[in-house]
Amino acid sequence: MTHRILICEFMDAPAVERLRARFDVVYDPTLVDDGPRLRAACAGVDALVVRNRTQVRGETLAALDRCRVVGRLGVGLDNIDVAACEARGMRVIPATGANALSVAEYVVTAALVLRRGAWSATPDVAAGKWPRNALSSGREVGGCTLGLIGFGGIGQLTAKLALGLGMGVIAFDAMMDADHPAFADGRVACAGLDEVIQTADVVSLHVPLLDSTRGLFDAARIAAMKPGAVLVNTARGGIVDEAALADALKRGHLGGAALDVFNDEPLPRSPHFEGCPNLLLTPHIAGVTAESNERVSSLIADKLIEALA
Ligand SMILES: O=C(O)[C@H](O)COP(=O)(O)O
Repeated sequence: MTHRILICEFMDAPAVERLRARFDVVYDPTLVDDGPRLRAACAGVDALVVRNRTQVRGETLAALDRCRVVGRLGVGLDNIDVAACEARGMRVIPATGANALSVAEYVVTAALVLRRGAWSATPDVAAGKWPRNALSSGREVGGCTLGLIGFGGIGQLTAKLALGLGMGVIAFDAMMDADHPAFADGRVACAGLDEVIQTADVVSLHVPLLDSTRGLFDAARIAAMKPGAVLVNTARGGIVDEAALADALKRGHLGGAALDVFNDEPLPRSPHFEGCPNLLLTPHIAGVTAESNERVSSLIADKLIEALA
C-alpha cells in the first residue's frame, strides 16, 4: 500500500513532486489555518510535514492515528510535543543546518543596517530633504563586538560571517565550556551570559525556546545591555520581553533592535512598537529564503523517503 503524506505548510515545489512520485501526497498549505480540516486530514497519514506554525500536540497529535514520522521544515521544535510524539512511536525529523546561512545573513545584515542607520533616509531623500548631517554618526561594525547567546550551528555560522566583517565575537552557550571544539580555533571567545549581555555591541539570540530560556531577555537583562547596543532576535519570541525592549528603544538605552520572532505569531497590532526608533520587524522570515526553502524541503523529502522505505 502506498504511504500517505500530509504537508500542511508551504514546501518547495520540486521536493513536493519528488514525494508525489513515490507516495500518496496531500499538499495543502492552507490547512495550518483551519484546525478542524487539518485534524480530519491527519487521519490515516503515515507522515506529516510542518513548518513552525502547526502545533503538533493535543487534538492534532491524537488525530495522527497512523503517523510514524513528522518532518519539520525548519529547526525549532517548540511547536511539536516531541516527547508525546516519541511516546507514540513517531520520529520527529528537523532540517538541522539547512536554513543556517539564511539566519546568519539576516543577523549580520541587521547589525550593519541598525548600526549604520543610513537606510532609513529614503523618504526624506526622496522628499528633497538632505539629512546628511543627521546621519553622519552612523557606526561601522568592524571592530565592534558581536555577542552570541547560543553557539550551535547557526550561532557558529553567524560568527564566521561576523569575523569576516572584522567584528570581534564572544559567545555564551549553556551546553558548552571553553574546552568545547567550537572554540578550539580561538577566533570566538567563550563568555558568561552576563558578560555577553554587558559587553557586546550587538547581541544575537540563537537558543531554542525552553523553560530555561523563556523570558531570558526580561527588563533587567535588557537594562543590563551596553548603552547603545543592538539586539537581534531570530530565535523565538518568548525569549524577549517585547514591551521592555520597546521601552528601552524609546528611552534611548538601546541603539536598535531587529525582531523576526514574536510571542504571538502572526503578530497582532502592537501599539508598544509604534514610534520605536531604529526597530526592524520582520514576519519570522530570517530562516526562509528561496535557497533555504529548497535545501530545507529537499532534506526533509530525502529523510521521509528514507524513513518510509
Ligand atoms: O525553526 C526554524 O528553523 C525557523 O522557525 C524557521 O522555520 P520555518 O521555515 O518553518 O518557518
